[in-house]
Parts: sequence; C-alpha cells; structure tokens
Amino acid sequence: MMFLVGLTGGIASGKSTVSSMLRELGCPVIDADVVARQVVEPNSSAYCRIVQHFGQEVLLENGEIDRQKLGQIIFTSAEKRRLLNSITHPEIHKAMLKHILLYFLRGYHYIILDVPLLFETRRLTRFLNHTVVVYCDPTTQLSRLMQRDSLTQQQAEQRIAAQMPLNEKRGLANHVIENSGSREDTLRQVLRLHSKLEDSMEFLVVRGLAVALALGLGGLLLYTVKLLGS
Ligand SMILES: CC(C)(COP(=O)(O)OP(=O)(O)OC[C@H]1O[C@@H](n2cnc3c(N)ncnc32)[C@H](O)[C@@H]1O)[C@@H](O)C(=O)NCCC(=O)NCCS
Ligand SMILES: Nc1ncnc2c1ncn2[C@@H]1O[C@H](COP(=O)(O)OP(=O)(O)OP(=O)(O)O)[C@@H](O)[C@H]1O
Repeated sequence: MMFLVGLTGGIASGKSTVSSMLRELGCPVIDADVVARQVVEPNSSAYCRIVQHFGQEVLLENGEIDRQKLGQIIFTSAEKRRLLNSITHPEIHKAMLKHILLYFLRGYHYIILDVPLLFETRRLTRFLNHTVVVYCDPTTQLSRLMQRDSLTQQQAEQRIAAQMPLNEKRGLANHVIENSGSREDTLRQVLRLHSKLEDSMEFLVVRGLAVALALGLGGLLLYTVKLLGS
C-alpha cells in the first residue's frame, strides 16, 4: 500500500524550500531537477542525443553539459525547449519510477514527487493521490528568481513564461501552500500538510487491515460452511 504526492509550483516559487522542510520531517522526496541532472551525465543516451541535436557548443571543457548555455537556448525558443523536453522527459520519468520502486521496497507508505512541470507534461498526474502547489505572488516570484539566479528582469520573465501560469496551477491542485510570506508562515502550512498526509496514510493502513480481515473472515466462513456440508 502506497500513495504518491505530486509537489509542484512555478520556477522559484519555493518547491525546494517546501520539499526540504518535508524531508526534515522524515518524508521521502524525489526531486525531478536532481534526476534531470543525473540522466544527462556524460555518455548517457540523453546526453548523446543532446550533443547530436544541440552540438558540441553546449558542452563545457570537461565534457559535461553547459547548463547555463543550454538554458539560454531553451528558455528563448519554444521549439528548442520542446526538443530538449522530448529527449529528457522520458528518461526522467523512467528514472523517477525506479526511485519510487526503491522507496516502496524500503517500506515507505507515501512518496513526494517534486516535479516543476507536473501539470505541463501531465504524464505523472494520473498516478497521484494528492497534488500540492507551492504558490507565491508574481512580483515575489520574479524578484526571488532574479536574485537567486542572478538574472535580468527580461531573462527571469522569459523563464516564468516558459511554464504554465502559476495561478492556473493553483486551480489544479488539491492543496496550496502560500509562500509569498516568511519561511515561518510556510513552515506552519507544511506542518499542517504533513499531518494531513500522515492521516491519509493511517486511513490507508486501517482500510487495508479491514479488507484483509474481511477476506480472512470470509475465507473462514466458507471453510466452515464447506466442513458442515460434508
Ligand atoms: C535547461 C537546463 C539545462 C537548465 O539547467 P539549470 O541548472 O540552469 O536549471 P535547473 O535544472 O536547476 O532548473 C531550474 C528550473 O527551471 C525550470 N525548468 C527547467 N527545465 C524546464 C523546461 N524544459 N521548461 C520549463 N521550465 C523548465 C524548472 O522550474 C526548474 O525547477 C535544465 O533545466 C534542463 O535540462 N531542463 C530540461 C529537463 C527538465 O524539463 N527539467 C525539469 C524537471 S522535469
Ligand atoms: N518564504 C520565503 N522567504 C524568503 N525567501 C524565500 C522563501 N521561499 C523561498 N525563498 C527563496 O526564493 C528562492 C526560490 O526558492 P526555491 O529554490 O525553493 O524555489 P523552487 O520552486 O524550488 O525553484 P526552481 O523551480 O527553480 O527549482 C530561493 O533563493 C529561496 O531561498
């Protein structure tokens, strides 16, 4: 018995901030950005296809992908972005599935998937039991993004425009964490979310036990009826 929770938001809306709070509370989190870095390591099949389509000029001297350069290309061209997505996304989803399986085998009852493009690709949404959007207002998002990644306003706006509007994502989620305020405000909401998830898990375990008990009793009843009849 296991359930999956999708955590998403906009670029720099605070997903990593929220997922590290959940990790500290003991939740297993799979971060799609980290997986995305692993699947393009030199000589992987995604890496070879990136070099084939984008050329040697997107490589650093040590042979690794020059993420800054590739970012400049894909955030200014929707066509190039689609091309990169078509190379990386199937690999990212396959690798995430492997991580999910490993957590399941280790006995975790729920897993958090931190996926920035959850609602854009929609591939994973049908497997999710809960979706959480980390929201912050557009002005805060822009200024946090510019500051964190040392981007000009235009570059930051381009990156925000490469994703579904955050307002729209908010409307698609089961839970919303409002991260425009202080980290303490956000932590309070994360603690509430965490206890909801724990309750859902307990409900799932109790329901599973009830089903097992009902099946056991049913079997016993059938056996008794059969014994009496013979
Ligand atoms: C373009 C790349 C090289 C930029 O690398 P960089 O280290 O500068 O950024 P990082 O990977 O940490 O991503 C930062 C944020 O950018 C946004 N972002 C990344 N890729 C995309 C994309 N294809 N479309 C829209 N937004 C994106 C996400 O909000 C992400 O959290 C890199 O993001 C990448 O390989 N993207 C394609 C894979 C992908 O879609 N990753 C998102 C996880 S599913
Ligand atoms: N409540 C907050 N108060 C102040 N700063 C914050 C808050 N939440 C996040 N930040 C800062 O805003 C920036 C973006 O946050 P974070 O990296 O968590 O976003 P993200 O959604 O994971 O971004 P990305 O989509 O690029 O991976 C970071 O520099 C972070 O330290």
